[in-house]
Amino acid sequence: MGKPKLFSIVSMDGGMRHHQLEAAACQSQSLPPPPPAGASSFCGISLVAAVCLFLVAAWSAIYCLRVVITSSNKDSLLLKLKGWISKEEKSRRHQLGDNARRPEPPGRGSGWWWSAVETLAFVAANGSGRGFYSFVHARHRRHGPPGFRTALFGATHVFVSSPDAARSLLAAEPAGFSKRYVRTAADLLGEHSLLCASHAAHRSLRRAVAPLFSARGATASFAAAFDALTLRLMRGWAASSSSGRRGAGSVVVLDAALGVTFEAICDTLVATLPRDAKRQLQGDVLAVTRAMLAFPLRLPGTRFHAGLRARKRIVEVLRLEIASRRRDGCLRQRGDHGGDDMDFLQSLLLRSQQQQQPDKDDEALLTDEQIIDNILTLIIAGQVTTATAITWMVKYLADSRDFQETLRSVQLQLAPKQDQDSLLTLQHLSSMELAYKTVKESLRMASIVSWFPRVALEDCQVAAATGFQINKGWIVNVDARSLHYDPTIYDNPTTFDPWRFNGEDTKPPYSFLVFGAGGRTCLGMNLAKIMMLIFLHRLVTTFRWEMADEDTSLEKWAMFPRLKNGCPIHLTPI
Ligand code: HEM
Repeated sequence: MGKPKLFSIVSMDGGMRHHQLEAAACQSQSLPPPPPAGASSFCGISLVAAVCLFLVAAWSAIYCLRVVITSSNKDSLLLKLKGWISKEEKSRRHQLGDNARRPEPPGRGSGWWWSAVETLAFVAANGSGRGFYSFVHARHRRHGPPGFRTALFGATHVFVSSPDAARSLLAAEPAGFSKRYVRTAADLLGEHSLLCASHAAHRSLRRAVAPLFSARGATASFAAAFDALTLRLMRGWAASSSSGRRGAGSVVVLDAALGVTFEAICDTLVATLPRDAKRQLQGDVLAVTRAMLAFPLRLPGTRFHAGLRARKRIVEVLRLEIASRRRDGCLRQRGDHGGDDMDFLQSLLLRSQQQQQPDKDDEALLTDEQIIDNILTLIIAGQVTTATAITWMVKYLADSRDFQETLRSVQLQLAPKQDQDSLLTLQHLSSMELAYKTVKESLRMASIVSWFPRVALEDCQVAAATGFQINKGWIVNVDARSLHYDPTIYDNPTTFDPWRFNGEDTKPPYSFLVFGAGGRTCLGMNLAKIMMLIFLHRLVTTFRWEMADEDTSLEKWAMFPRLKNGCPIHLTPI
């Protein structure tokens, strides 16, 4: 497709990354300016005028910078500037005729001052401890379902929260919309990342990568590997809680979950990295993740710069690994046998090598650059999301002690304590119905990816029956969190109740969007569910726990909503 790159994607967490990036940009630009020389000699009015002028100039500068940063090419840049002047929009409306149009979403979506006000409110929400979603929630309450419109960082954003609207935006590659991304995400993850590729490139990338996730053998070995890591972790916890040391028996769940998910995902993707290289990679992945939220300044000492350098090191490690596999003939040897014990890197290299043969269809052939970008993407997309989800699950169960007890007795019957040394299999996991409902309910409540941004490629409508008129260039966000908390879909939505998933699923399609839907559905959802189930089973059959700190404020500027304190718990071995 020859469409401008701007009109393709953000990441799976892109909405948030994007907003937070921009919010971070805004925050760092709006630090109070130093007082001008001789300010004291100004009369009050001219001081106010000067401050106003400064704010106007600063805002315009931020706006222009944002246009440049988020535009992937010349066309999109021009389009944004045109949209700003809004002449194009007016003439388009005239041509279409008002009768053909549906109502526009309630709320105001343009005007630089309005954009400034809303952006500041968004920034404030991000830095408040209530989390960035509180910005959306407040407007959702003001305007009611099925959505509203606002202006952020100079762009019109629409948030929609009906299953109907979600279907029209997420169903396999809907006409008129594309996933949205910011250029800085491509700088950090690579332009070939699944999260940043254009429509057409995305299709062939996904075709190459998706089979790795559906091979049953690969899933089974992933489950066994993750279980072994979790067992080791919890034995360590058990040992320190029984040693009676001061502070023993308390752990920070988020830290532990980040460690164990990184190890498991990394081993599945590139199994052969030496321990030191893996440790270095973990630090570098963290630096890239943190850079996603930073102002994109390429100056030494900035977070963004550190992220870019970390990316360079990651690319180098993976390049060396690929070269060494080619040099040592590993591809040839393993290629003869195939098999499920291959890591993802090996499978991708092998497939590319086989497809270079003349009789093979080379559409799904991946270059080394594409492989490297997507290995990095998978680690980043998989680690923080899953660790955050595990953390919320543990918190919800700490707050629901009765349900924790019920689940414990069910899990102990399924896999008795004396069998704790043998690793869990996929059969074990598929028999854990109540634990699975607990995972689902935790994902609903946590709504880790709160909304999914799409950009309108042309004037169109969302949800033809009840929906809104959308203009070209608007960013339309599927507000998954709001759907997950809709009382007309989920009874008592703020109550943690895994039993709600009992029996036949009577919920409307597109009302449970924890992993997205359609052509961009989460590729790692089965791995994520496996990790959550195993962590839950091992924890609930080894310990009772309660929160060690009741502070429920959220981490500021986090990529996903999560507890500021990382969820510290007190453990009691059972
Ligand atoms: C609980 C954990 C996870 C959650 C809540 C989650 C959520 C999501 C969501 C909502 C999307 C779609 C976003 C959109 O449509 O804009 C997505 C996409 C994606 N996820 Fe996940 N995810 C999780 C774990 C993982 C894991 C473990 C991996 C891989 C190891 C992974 C890899 C991906 C990739 C590659 C995409 C992009 C797919 C594409 O654009 O084709 N995710 N995820």
